[in-house]
Amino acid sequence: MAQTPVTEDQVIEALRPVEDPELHRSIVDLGMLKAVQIRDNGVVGVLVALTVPGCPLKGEITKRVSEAATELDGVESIDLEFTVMTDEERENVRKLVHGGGGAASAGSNQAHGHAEGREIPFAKNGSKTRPLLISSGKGGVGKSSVTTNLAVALAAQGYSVGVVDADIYGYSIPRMLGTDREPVVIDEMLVPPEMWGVRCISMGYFVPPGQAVIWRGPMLHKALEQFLTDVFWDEPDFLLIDMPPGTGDIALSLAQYLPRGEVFVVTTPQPAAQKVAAMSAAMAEKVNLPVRGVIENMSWFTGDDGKRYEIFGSGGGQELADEIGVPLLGKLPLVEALREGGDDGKPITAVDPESETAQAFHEIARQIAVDMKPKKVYSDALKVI
Ligand SMILES: Nc1ncnc2c1ncn2[C@@H]1O[C@H](COP(=O)(O)OP(=O)(O)OP(=O)(O)O)[C@@H](O)[C@H]1O
Repeated sequence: MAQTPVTEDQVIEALRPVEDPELHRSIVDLGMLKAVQIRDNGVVGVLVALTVPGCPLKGEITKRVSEAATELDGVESIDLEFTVMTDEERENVRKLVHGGGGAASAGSNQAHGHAEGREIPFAKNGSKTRPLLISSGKGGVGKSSVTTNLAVALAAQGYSVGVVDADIYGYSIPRMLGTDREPVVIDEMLVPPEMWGVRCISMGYFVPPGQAVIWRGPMLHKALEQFLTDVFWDEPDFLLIDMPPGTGDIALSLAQYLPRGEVFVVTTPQPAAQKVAAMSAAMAEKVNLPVRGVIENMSWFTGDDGKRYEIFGSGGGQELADEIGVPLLGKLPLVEALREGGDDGKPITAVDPESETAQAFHEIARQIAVDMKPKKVYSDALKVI
């Protein structure tokens, strides 16, 4: 007996759960599914509009659409064609996922130092995102490595995670995460590239390779503000900020942009590093941000003989934690695989999750996500009158 042919509506419903890999929304709801045509012999013609020409994830979209359509009884194969959205369609997508108000529209966030543009969503009461500011007193202690691996650990534990590489003079997160693809721009909304479940935006994407950032202060501040407003973060559970080293101007304005931020200080075990790191804790206090914990990096090296060597001394992390009155969340060993993974875009926490180092990152992530979860949930809707 001949099978009843599928209908266009059935194909559309079968494709509804297919998400755009970057926007994490249904391609049907986004208006990307332009046409479905039932042809002979179980062939279905499908026309999909990409948000931008040369969309880097066209291959992934093809795979998802094909799999979902051919799961339907009566569909043998699909004939998939692509087109590109018009400016108006892109504007609709941006409004749908990122809300109204374009990048240049008037905003209401004067309290945070800027009178135009969108509000910083993470500054609002009721935002579900916890901004984690990863800071250190000086460069080279492994702040970016810690930010990257902590983000990967949180994502692996099921949280949605974004990273802002605010270390604008020494941006390294895209290389460490392996997100070397540029952000896609949809109607002035930046869609951050994603790797290992972590979305990332960095000044590195806006500087030609081999060149230094020579922007003046106000432009840097503007850029950072845009990283918080014009990027489609989609309300992640955690937004990690790789802070620039030290207690400079940029660190100060970031602290103002993120009044709900929680500061975590990375240090090495030697007392000198600990004194410098204490300054960054003092800065956090000055701008009224709580320091929530200390993370000690490069704590020991395990030799071929199986013995632990404390190359950079010991005790610095604990002393700093005691001095500020916060917990020492963990100690991370000095391991070649961590450096190599950082150089190749393969964070140790993602590629070797059972290793001692990855486990240490997981334990730090767990303490932050579970033990330090805010108890009281503020609701905008509830007011005492
Ligand atoms: N635990 C570790 N074991 C081995 N190598 C490490 C470890 N932590 C960091 N590194 C390496 O040390 C170097 C500096 O680390 P990283 O860039 O993370 O530091 P940073 O504090 O962010 O520095 P900067 O502020 O200069 O960007 C990198 O090459 C990194 O791979």
